Amino acid sequence: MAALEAAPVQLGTTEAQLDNDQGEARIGSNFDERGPDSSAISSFDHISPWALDIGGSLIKLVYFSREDNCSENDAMKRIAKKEGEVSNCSKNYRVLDGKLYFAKFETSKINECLDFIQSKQLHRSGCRFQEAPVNNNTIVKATGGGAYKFADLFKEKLGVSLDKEDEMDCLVAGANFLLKAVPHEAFTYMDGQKEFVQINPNDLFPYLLVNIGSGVSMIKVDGDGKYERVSGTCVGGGTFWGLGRLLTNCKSFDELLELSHRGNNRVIDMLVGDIFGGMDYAKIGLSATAIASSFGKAISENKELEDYRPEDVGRSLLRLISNNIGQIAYLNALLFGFKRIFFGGFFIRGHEDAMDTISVAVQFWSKGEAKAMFLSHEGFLGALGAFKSFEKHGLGNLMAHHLVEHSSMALPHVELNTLC
Ligand SMILES: Nc1ncnc2c1ncn2[C@@H]1O[C@H](COP(=O)(O)OP(=O)(O)OP(=O)(O)O)[C@@H](O)[C@H]1O
Ligand SMILES: CC(C)(CO)[C@@H](O)C(=O)NCCC(=O)O
Repeated sequence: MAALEAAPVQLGTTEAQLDNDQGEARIGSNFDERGPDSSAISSFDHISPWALDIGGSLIKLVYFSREDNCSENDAMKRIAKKEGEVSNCSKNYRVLDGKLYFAKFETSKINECLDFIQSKQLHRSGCRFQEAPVNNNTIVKATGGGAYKFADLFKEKLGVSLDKEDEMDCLVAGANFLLKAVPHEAFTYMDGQKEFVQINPNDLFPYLLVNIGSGVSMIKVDGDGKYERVSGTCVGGGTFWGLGRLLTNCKSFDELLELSHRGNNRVIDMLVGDIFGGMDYAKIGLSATAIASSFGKAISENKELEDYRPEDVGRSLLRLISNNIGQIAYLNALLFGFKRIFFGGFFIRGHEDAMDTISVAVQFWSKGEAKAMFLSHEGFLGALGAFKSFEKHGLGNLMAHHLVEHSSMALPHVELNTLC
């Protein structure tokens, strides 16, 4: 069973140029100069950009698909509407509606990803860049360590060449794009309350981006393409899932999340009150309910792992990992005087306990000065960044202009679909 995320996002795109010299469809840098003609529409069918982020735990796929039922007439009506709306849209623009799809797969089950790509015929519909050698097949943007590790596999099984993009470049590009272009992308989460944060695109920088994947990267972002990876920790999402699996026997990440949600960490964690006879240690600002030592109770009780409920173990583990990341993130923000910290990566998965713990850690250590913020498309930063990097190959308007334009519809949060 492959866990798949595939909530489509509506967006428009400009037509692709048919390069008759090569007798094949190509994306040309001057495609926005061309007027509408029906051959160009059909050529676009064969040019569906897609991009991959192949991480240590998960493969993220972002792909564009033209709306199948978009008739010539509909397309023309939409063009007319867009001409009124978009100031730099030339009269000759053809706008075809389509959707941006998101999907994810476990990296350890990469064959499910390959099957999915084949079932959607994506391997036949990637891009050819103008500078690519003529005998090259489909070329796809790919980031993450797996872009190196699995390049031969993609070539061998699908005939697809992975055009590698740097992982940090992509994370930052994806985050900047989402934060600038998508309303309701960023939100705070505390005590069960989710509040969207209005981001002024002209006042976004600097900020700290904390990407919690298998491991954690902390990136100081000063502008578009201007960043430095200032820290990281190997205690991340992979640690939660790996240790959690061993300690609870959960068979899936979702099961572990669900289980830990029902658990009580106080059964295993040693609290300040456990040490102070139920009292706060007020002088140093620690309440009786604060965790003094994660998993600390387990040392003093004559119990085996089996004597603890997996729910409680999962909850303690989630607290441990989230607290630790929240604290390291805050310390890095402090180092650079940043008040804004955005957390991404698939560890978060919109999971309220993780977000709540991270928020409390940031609030506690910063004495309320800094704020943890989360991203609605947290797990797809790298993949979106890789997708956006098609810009370098003359797909600038397709990626930036129209994604931004359509983002005013607010991208829906990706929902889990299950593909059997
Ligand atoms: N269905 C899932 N299966 C496995 N892990 C999941 C799942 N959903 C969320 N996760 C969590 O997300 C983490 C992976 O996040 P993400 O995809 O952002 O990182 P990655 O790209 O795989 O890792 P890295 O960037 O470190 O190579 C996992 O380690 C786990 O904690
Ligand atoms: C190695 C990467 C960048 C791969 O995505 C990630 O897993 C990570 O940031 N790990 C933490 C490594 C460290 O800085 O200790």
